[in-house]
Amino acid sequence: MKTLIVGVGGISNGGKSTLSKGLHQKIPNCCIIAQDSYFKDESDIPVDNNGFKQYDMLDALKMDTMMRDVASWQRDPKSFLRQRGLSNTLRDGTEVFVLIVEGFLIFNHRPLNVLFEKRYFMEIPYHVCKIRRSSRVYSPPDPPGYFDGHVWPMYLKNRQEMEGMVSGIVFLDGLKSKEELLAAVNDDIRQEIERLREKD
Ligand SMILES: Nc1ncnc2c1ncn2[C@@H]1O[C@H](COP(=O)(O)OP(=O)(O)OP(=O)(O)O)[C@@H](O)[C@H]1O
Ligand SMILES: NC(=O)c1ccc[n+]([C@@H]2O[C@H](CO)[C@@H](O)[C@H]2O)c1
Repeated sequence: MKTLIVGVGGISNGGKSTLSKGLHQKIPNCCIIAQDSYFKDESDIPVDNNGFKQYDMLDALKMDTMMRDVASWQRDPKSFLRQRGLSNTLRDGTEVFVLIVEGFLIFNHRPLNVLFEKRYFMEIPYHVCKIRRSSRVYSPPDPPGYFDGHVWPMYLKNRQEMEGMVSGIVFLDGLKSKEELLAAVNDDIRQEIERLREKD
């Protein structure tokens, strides 16, 4: 059985979930693991001097649990899909099983980063990010000043750390239309799937 693990990383509100869901619809034998599902409980998130909860760092995430889920997919992708109610996406034949790992800090966690055969990183400028984020409601909701006081400075810090440790990232312009982004990444992944299929 052949497998392919793709990372869709990037800035908050860059369009990672939108792109990942679009890919999931187009690619057979595919499923998504989203990093946002692994945040620790609010009571376990430290607070800084300004009262801001420190959500935008790896320590806020249950990365061991996330890694266990990825390992479970690696052991048996077919039953992983079945367990998630995705049997309808299974296709017979010499298929390649594809895992999309989506999240804002997926490349900063070394044990996860080494698993990716393809890495995409969605970028949008500061102002666009601030506007898109202001229309979202997280749980807990962003308090006033959170974007400038926590989210953006942590993005810059995490991104710098990532660039120092990871190579081979394909940067995507999140200002492009959803359709254009999906078409480009889908083509790229299809080529990778074909390459894997032809390999024996
Ligand atoms: N290419 C695009 N052009 C314009 N708006 C977009 C595009 N992609 C996504 N959006 C919009 O931006 C917002 C954030 O998108 P999405 O939830 O996919 O981002 P995300 O990177 O997964 O965010 P987060 O990690 O913060 O949850 C949504 O309102 C979505 O509709
Ligand atoms: N999902 C959550 O529990 C949660 C809670 C508070 C804030 N966030 C934000 O999610 C973004 C990543 O997608 C980060 O920028 C967090 O601030 C998530």
